[in-house]
Amino acid sequence: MPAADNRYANSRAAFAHAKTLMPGGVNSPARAFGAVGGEPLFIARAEGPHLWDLDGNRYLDYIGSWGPMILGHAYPAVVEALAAAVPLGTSYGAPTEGESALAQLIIDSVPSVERVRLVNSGTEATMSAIRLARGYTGRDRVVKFAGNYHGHVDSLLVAAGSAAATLAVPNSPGVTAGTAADTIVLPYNDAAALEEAFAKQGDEIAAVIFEPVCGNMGVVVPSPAFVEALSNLPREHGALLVCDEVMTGFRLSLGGAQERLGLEPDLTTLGKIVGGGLPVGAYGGRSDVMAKVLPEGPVFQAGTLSGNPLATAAGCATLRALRENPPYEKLEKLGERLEKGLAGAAKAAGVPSVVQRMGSMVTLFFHDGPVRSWSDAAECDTARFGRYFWEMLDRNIYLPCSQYEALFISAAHTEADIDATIAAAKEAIAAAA
Ligand SMILES: Cc1ncc(COP(=O)(O)O)c(C=O)c1O
Ligand SMILES: NCC(=O)CCC(=O)O
Repeated sequence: MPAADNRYANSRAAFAHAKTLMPGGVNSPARAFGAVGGEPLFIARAEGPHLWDLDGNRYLDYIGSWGPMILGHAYPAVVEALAAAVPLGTSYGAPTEGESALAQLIIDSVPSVERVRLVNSGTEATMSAIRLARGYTGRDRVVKFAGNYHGHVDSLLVAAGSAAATLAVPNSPGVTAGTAADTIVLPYNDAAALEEAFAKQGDEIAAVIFEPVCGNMGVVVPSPAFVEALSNLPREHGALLVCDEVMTGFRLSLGGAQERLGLEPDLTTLGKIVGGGLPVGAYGGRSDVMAKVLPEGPVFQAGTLSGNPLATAAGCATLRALRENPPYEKLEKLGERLEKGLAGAAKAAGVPSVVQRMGSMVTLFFHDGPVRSWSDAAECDTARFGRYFWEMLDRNIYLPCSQYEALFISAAHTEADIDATIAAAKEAIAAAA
């Protein structure tokens, strides 16, 4: 629970006001701190790896707006690109060269993406990709994996990870039984289960959608056998492989997780980093599949603000910076340092735990042994995580407010920041034990 002093007083007052105006006082449940038993901080500003709350406390930020801020906050080239774009008007509802520039940067970076459509969020990207896969194949069913989160698309809000799992609504009211019936839920990392599903219903399956490295039940890395099954089975049965890289795209490498794992999906969904902190999502892939999207093909998908000029300016500035000066080696080193430090801190405290990581995505699970799927993740000591979270916050380290999320390191973090985080974790894990 939060410290009893006045440290968070202004955030508390702002939250009390916000609750009278918005459900739960927030515009997304993930940020409400409900999973760690407390109230959220209200943020006043951010720069580099730091956030400042309404009470003037400064934090080392490991949420990074839930993924987008890989370059750190208020990155100068992004701020400059936005400042240059604003006076030209904020939206036209007509094509711009900025959209082509962002599409080109995505296509040049992600080898499996031949053509792309820009939307406004990760949710829109996955929703549209699923509709396209159904339209392309003429089939209805979609395979997803328990604990994977693909945004709040009705048909994918079944056994969902992230806030849906944490806040105990993996299957939300409002998703009709009919919609859910077309979703086949399988355990992550279970190649045999995927094989069995295709053996039974292979000719009804339009698509398999998956997180190539899962972040939404905490970081869970796919086994080689699972990657192989994903590569082969959908193709053998005429289904499309939809790689949801909303979180991993441009984070694990320029080509995303698919580049690191050697996957060649038919469709890829992107979000978060591609908007540089503004609302952008994207879906793209094989040219013949993308040709089915309206107005070239018959599958409907639209958006008043899609390809918005401010969003494409921030997205282009971010992707250009990543391509010109790739931070991935640095992020790998910082990630490894944090992984070792957190594991050492938990071991010293004698707490059952495991640290799982790929690149700059890291999770300390309070779980005895590896976490490979949702059934492992569900065994975590989430009460201990809540205590650890507040102990870290009181030490000015801002972690994702749930056991079932990845923390993100940015290129603005330094070795000294990582070491300070490890020092805080040593105390926090002991205090939370
Ligand atoms: C893998 C994945 N897919 C889709 C989404 C949905 O994206 P958005 O929140 O932008 O709608 C998220 C995150 O929220 C995500 O992590
Ligand atoms: N990993 C889960 C998210 O990124 C969701 C963020 C949100 O909906 O606020």
